[in-house]
Amino acid sequence: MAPRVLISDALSPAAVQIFKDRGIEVDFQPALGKDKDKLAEIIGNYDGLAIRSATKVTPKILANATRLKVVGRAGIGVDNVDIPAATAKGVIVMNTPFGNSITTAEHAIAMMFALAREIPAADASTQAGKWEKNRFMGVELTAKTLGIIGCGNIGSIVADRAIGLKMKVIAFDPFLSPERAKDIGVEKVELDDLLARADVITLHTPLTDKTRNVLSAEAIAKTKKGVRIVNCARGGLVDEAALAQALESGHVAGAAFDVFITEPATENPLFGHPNVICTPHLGASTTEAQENVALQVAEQMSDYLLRGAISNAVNFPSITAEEAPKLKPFIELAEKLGSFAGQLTDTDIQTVRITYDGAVASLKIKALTSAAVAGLLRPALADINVVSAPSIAKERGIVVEETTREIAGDYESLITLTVITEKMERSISGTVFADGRPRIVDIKGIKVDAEFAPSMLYVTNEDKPGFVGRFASLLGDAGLNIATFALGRDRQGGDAIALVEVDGTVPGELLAKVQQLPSVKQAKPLVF
Ligand SMILES: NC(=O)C1=CN([C@@H]2O[C@H](COP(=O)(O)OP(=O)(O)OC[C@H]3O[C@@H](n4cnc5c(N)ncnc54)[C@H](O)[C@@H]3O)[C@@H](O)[C@H]2O)C=CC1
Ligand SMILES: O=C(O)CCC(=O)C(=O)O
Repeated sequence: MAPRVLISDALSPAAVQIFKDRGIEVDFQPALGKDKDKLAEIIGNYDGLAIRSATKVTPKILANATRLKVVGRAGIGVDNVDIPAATAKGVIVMNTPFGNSITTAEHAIAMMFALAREIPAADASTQAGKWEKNRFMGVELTAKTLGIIGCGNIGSIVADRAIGLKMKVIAFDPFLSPERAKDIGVEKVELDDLLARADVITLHTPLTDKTRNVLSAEAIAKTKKGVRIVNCARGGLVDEAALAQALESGHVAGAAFDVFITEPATENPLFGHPNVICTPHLGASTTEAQENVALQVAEQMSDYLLRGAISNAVNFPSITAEEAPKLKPFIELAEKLGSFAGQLTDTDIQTVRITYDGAVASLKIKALTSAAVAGLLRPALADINVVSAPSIAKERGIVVEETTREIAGDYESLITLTVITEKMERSISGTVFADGRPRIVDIKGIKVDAEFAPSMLYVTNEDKPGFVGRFASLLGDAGLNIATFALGRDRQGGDAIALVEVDGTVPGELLAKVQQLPSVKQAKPLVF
């Protein structure tokens, strides 16, 4: 069945065509994002949801999203998506980090010019027939200092344009390296220094716990008198009420805002002030940017739904379309090794250690580890998947350790999963043969050679004569056919393992009889 995607915001129709061309069924309902009840009602019919900023992907929406695999944000900020809830549900969330950056940077520059020359007010006055030539006295930007808070993609484009305007650019961004600052021609400064020196301040950070109110009342008080403030990033970075007061007192000369604490903003402390310019979150609204992000999100979502390739996911490592087929058999192996260990583990898992030897060590092991952890925890949590597994393991206090060794041993690639609980430590290793099928090659240090079959019986016993005959007779008497039989032992007369593929489920009475056989230590049915 073809995957189905819902577009619930006003994306460029270019996205619809991409989905169709890729063989994906698509419903384009650009106003649906505003109707959360209707969205909750129908979301269960879709594998993918493509959005801009109007749709809010809340835990309630996700609870109904029974087949949803991916949310694609045609844009940068994903603050309208509950990422932890999506991750817990195993839904990939991807954005398009560059498609609208130039456009948004241009909007910030436009806002800066509009403030410097009071263009909106001058326009309104002129068109009202007033010709108030003496009322509008602007300021020149050349040689002025622009303070950029957040110098990432958009911030550095703003810096580039401002340098072109002959402004002096200073930036506060704890993650901006001195080398990068030098490369892009900005002076890296501390926040207080920026506040004290900037003639214009522009914000370009995401909204996080650290950036919320970065321009608080206290910070605004430290700014230069006559400063102008531009916010084309996110509402909440600036304390709007404090800014309104600073405008009122004349300390701040002007503010240009594209984003607001509450959106859609129908009322706001900044509205109505003569030196304030507002736009309704138009930063990304150009034909070019909207085409870019729509095409990119549709391609990315299609790649994931059709080929398992992941790019620009905010809650999972990237996997290219070339990597996806190489990873696939190892994802299956990792998940099955995890499942094997999970089905044998009854007590609380403290640590999972996963070792990647040989060629597999150079693949995207984060994805493999997530698959192993998903398999391990699935016996306890049916809904877990590779996306949700790391966060669920973390929530449960399970330590996940990874080791890679690129030098191959007996096998070209080997994955070893070790589970440590309060009572025991158990390892199991597997590989993928040339046929692409995962194999178990070692259990607790005992060599075996078995495929993962839908129904298996795992027995550990003392290596004593007569066990195999008695065991096989019990299965035969119960009418359970043995499909394959793998045996292994650590030494003659030591610990032995039997891993048996059977045709059908293992009945409880049979299991009890196997458990009672002399020399049997443990017998457990396994399903894959
Ligand atoms: N108005 C609009 O329509 C649009 C708004 N945006 C907003 O712009 C924001 C920035 O976008 P990009 O530049 O693409 O993101 P980015 O991730 O490339 O850059 C963000 C920068 O903020 C910095 N940063 C993080 N925490 C900080 C802190 N506590 N103090 C100072 N700097 C900090 C980061 O180090 C990074 O360099 C987005 O998060 C989004 O919210 C993006 C597109 C359109
Ligand atoms: O889609 C839009 O218009 C908003 C863009 C935006 O805020 C973003 O990409 O973060």
